[in-house]
Amino acid sequence: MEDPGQYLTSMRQTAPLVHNITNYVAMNVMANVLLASGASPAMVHAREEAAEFAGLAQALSINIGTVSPPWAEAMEAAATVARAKDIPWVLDPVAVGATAYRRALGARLVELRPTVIRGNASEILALAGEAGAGKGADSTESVATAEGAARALARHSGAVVAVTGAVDFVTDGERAARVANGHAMMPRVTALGCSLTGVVAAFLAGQPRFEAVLAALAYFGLAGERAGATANGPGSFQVAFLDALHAIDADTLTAGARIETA
Ligand SMILES: Nc1ncnc2c1ncn2[C@@H]1O[C@H](COP(=O)(O)OP(=O)(O)O)[C@@H](O)[C@H]1O
Ligand SMILES: Cc1ncsc1CCOP(=O)(O)O
Ligand SMILES: [Mg+2]
Repeated sequence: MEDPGQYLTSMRQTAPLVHNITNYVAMNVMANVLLASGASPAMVHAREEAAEFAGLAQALSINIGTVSPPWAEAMEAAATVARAKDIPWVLDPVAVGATAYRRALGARLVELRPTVIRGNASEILALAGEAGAGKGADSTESVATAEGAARALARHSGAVVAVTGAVDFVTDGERAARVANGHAMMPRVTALGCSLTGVVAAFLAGQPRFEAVLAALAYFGLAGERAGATANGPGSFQVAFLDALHAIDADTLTAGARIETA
């Protein structure tokens, strides 16, 4: 892919308002990640206002990590507005294979046609209707195992599907690519997957989605590499990761992105 840095520049110029209906664990981490990246996050989940708020945002992310029925109502209403108004929205199906409640909600949200679905391998397998219970919010499968499921889910849903892990896989059902940026410390810190979903949403505002997803994944993974080079463990990694998201510019991203056609 040519010049992924331009997608970072464009995201920062827009500084999009990203509406997040996310989980209790991720709220603070994700808001800080979005601010460090150059976007404007808002965490708004009440069913009384989520749909109206979605209509004000440049992008929406929906994450089922700590979902309960009133939140699910808010998610479905917000996604419906986003779809009607052509506002890009990203689904993060946290632990979707774990329970019947999550599987049913995940299926309903897929029918609301997310622009992008971003999950780990177990989640993408489960959402595609294949095995993939996972281990709570963590994956028990490799990304490679979920590539076929990702392609099938992309074709069924119309979404670009991103499976993340040691090497990320992205497909729109026809095209596919891998992003090799990242660091082994990333799955040792909670809510980085959720935060990545928010960053993907930010990159989607006004940009072509397949390329925007690849640029967002490379940017996030590169920040992980830079943080991992100095961190002593998961605690200092979190701080260094926010600093790296802030420090990386377009040229650094274009030079450091490891994106290959699959
Ligand atoms: N083993 C790994 N090595 C390098 N990067 C990783 C590894 N595991 C996950 N990542 C990166 O961590 C980020 C979050 O992905 P992931 O851990 O799959 O999400 P989740 O937290 O939702 O399970 C992505 O940028 C991904 O590329
Ligand atoms: C631990 C946990 N439990 C419910 S949501 C959540 C956060 C999951 O975050 P991520 O998928 O980004 O690691
Ligand atoms: Mg996750």
